[in-house]
Formats: sequence, structure tokens, C-alpha cells
Amino acid sequence: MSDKLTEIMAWKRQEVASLLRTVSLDELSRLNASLSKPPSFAAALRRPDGKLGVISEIKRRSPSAGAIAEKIAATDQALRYQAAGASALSVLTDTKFFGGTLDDLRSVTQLFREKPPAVPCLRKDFMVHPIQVLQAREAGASAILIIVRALSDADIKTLFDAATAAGLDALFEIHNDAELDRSVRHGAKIIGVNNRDLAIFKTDLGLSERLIPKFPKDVIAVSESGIFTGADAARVKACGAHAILVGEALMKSPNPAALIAEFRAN
Ligand SMILES: O=P(O)(O)OC[C@@H](O)[C@@H](O)c1c[nH]c2ccccc12
Repeated sequence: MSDKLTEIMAWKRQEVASLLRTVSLDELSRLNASLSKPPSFAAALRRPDGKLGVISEIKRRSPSAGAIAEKIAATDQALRYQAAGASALSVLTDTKFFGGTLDDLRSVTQLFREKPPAVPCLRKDFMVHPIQVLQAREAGASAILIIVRALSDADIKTLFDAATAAGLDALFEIHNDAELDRSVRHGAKIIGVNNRDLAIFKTDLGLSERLIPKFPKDVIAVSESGIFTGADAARVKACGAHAILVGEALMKSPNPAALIAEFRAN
């Protein structure tokens, strides 16, 4: 069976190749100091009332689901999520596989600056080089994604250091014990279990149930993918998730506010 993640990563390295130049930590720190501070992604995920944080994703299509909401404007969906009380947004910026753009992220963060509250945004993409971290910061993101399975330890360190220098949080995405150990060794503060195996596209909430109880106490735990109902949310909350990351269900819902309320009902 072909591994989709390997295919995506190969494409991503090709896509980014034309942009490549050295991006130093110093350049990222200077950029960070020159821009207004983005709202904290990490802080938004731990709710004082103990309810689940909901990271609401803007995703037009995906290799696993096909077309989800191809025509939707990122800003329209962002306003719905903001009104619904989403804790944070996840904005897909990969074009080839997910139909998103960096402009989606830029326009959403710009809109939130004009129309508060500014909900923190994750740049959801396949990060391979600090230039993408720089782009994320310039586009107003609060956090980047680090897919542990797809990266060497050297690449993870480079990306995490780049994010930190740029004033961004990093969501470490894992799907097994070895990746959890690697994330902890790198000092990850936010770790998400992807319930979807990106190689074969099956989702299993049991993965969150097996891995989240093993997280160190001070780590913010996120359960990602395959969450559709209040019962799904209750299941991952029961095993210790602070937040969930939901794409398809919210993109397809005629009433995202009601669905987010359902996720938080328990
Ligand atoms: O649409 P879902 O099943 O609610 O999943 C959302 C999110 O977890 C998923 O889009 C995702 C998780 N990790 C990723 C990495 C890249 C792209 C997409 C993803």
C-alpha cells in the first residue's frame, strides 16, 4: 500500500525547494519583535472551566475525505467559528492536497485583528524548513504543526527552535509511543494524537485513549481527527484530552455553533 504521507512530504520538499534560503534564529527573532504579538495558542486550549478546547479547522478537501467544502471562503468560515466560541482555528495552507492557501491564513488573522476577539490560528501544513515558520509568523499565525512521524530529530529541533524564536507555539503530532517519547525529549508543550493514521487514512479514537494517559502532566493534550459527535468528544475528554481538533464535521455542519456546544456539553 502506498504511504500517502511519504508522497505528501516528497511533494512538500519539492514545493518549498524554490523558496529555500538560510533562515537564522536571529532573523526569526527580529521578525517576531517587529510584528504585533499573536494571541497565545497554548493558553487558549486549557479552559478555566475544564471544558474541552475546540480547535476548529478550515479544510476544503483532503486525500481521505475528498471534497468537503470546496467553495467556502476562509473568512466566512472563520467568522462562523469565532461566533461559535472556537478556542482556536486550524487553517490548512497546503494547496495540492487540501485546497488551502497561505492567503487563507493571512486573510483570517487580518479579519480577526479588525474584528476581535482574535482567535489564535494554527498554520496546518507539512513543515519541512524554517522558511515556512517565517511565512506562518508573517501571515499572523500563533502556532505551527510538527508531524513527528515525517521528520528526523534534527529537522524537528530546527523547526521547534525556529518556532520558538519566531514567538510561535508548536503542536507536535504523534500516533504511537515512540513518537510520544521523541516529542517529550524535544520538550514539546502541546502534543496531539492524530486518530487518523496518515499512511492509510483510518481513524480510531482508541489511539487517543491509549496514548493520552501516558502524556507528562504538564503537556497540553489534543485529540485530532475523526471526532464527529458529542459522544466522540466525551470519549477523548474522559482519557484526558484538554482540546480536540475537528475539521470535517465542522466544515460540513450547517450549524457549527451547535456542534461546538455539543462537544463541550460534558
Ligand atoms: O477532519 P477531521 O477528521 O476532523 O480531522 C481534522 C484534523 O485532525 C486533520 O485534518 C489533520 C490532522 N493532522 C493533519 C496533518 C495534515 C493535514 C491534516 C491533518
